[in-house]
Amino acid sequence: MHIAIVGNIGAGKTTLANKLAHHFNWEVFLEDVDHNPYLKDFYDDMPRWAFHLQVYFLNSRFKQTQRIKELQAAGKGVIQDRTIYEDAHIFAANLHDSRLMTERDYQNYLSLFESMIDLVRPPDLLLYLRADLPRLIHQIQKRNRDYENNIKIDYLKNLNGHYEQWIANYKHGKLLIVDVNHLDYVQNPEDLGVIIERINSTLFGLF
Ligand SMILES: Nc1ncnc2c1ncn2[C@@H]1O[C@H](COP(=O)(O)OP(=O)(O)O)[C@@H](O)[C@H]1O
Ligand SMILES: Nc1ncnc2c1ncn2[C@H]1C[C@H](O)[C@@H](COP(=O)(O)O)O1
Repeated sequence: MHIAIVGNIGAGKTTLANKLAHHFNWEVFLEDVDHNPYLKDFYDDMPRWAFHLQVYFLNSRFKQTQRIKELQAAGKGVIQDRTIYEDAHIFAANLHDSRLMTERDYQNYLSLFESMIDLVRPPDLLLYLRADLPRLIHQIQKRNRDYENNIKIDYLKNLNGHYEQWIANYKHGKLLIVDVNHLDYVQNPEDLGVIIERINSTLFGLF
């Protein structure tokens, strides 16, 4: 079984991924942002580093998908924090639409993505954490990574727009949308319970 948690920056993916991995006793795959060699430079100068960062994320996410396949073959359950689909359909697309990535770089990136994507197995369940801008901003501030302190509201807004469009057209498998605006699964175990119930119901038909 493979559940992928998707959503905008600060929506609560990592927090939920850890909690679900603990609950189901499955492996968790997180994003390794601390060792990303481009992320800080990217936030300082997006046009300069957009392509480099996207290639880096694409490669690291692809390697992750191959490790997930191996674990699944060994009968293990997996919770994944963010997917390769978001790199292309959300982040790279947004950089291109916002003219922060050139047409030439975007087409080059897309061609690489398309060569890889046939080798990627979609998750059994895609769990989208929908959060509005005030909630995202509050949670990004709460996490307090220095390079994210200057993220523009418009950047988050455009990403949310891409998420909504992508989710509306998602056809790779089961989809669960969780509105996290009024859920606090950090403090309230009942809120986590609500999400687990919805996962069980969507995946296994249990109530
Ligand atoms: N549902 C929630 N309720 C309250 N705080 C949350 C919730 N989800 C995440 N947080 C807090 O918001 C911050 C960002 O969450 P994180 O899981 O790192 O988001 P993401 O991985 O989506 O970027 C963290 O400090 C986390 O404790
Ligand atoms: N593909 C990506 N392009 C640009 N930025 C990205 C991409 N994937 C992740 N990020 C950024 C967004 C955040 O600053 C960090 C970690 O993501 P998070 O949503 O907090 O887990 O990396």
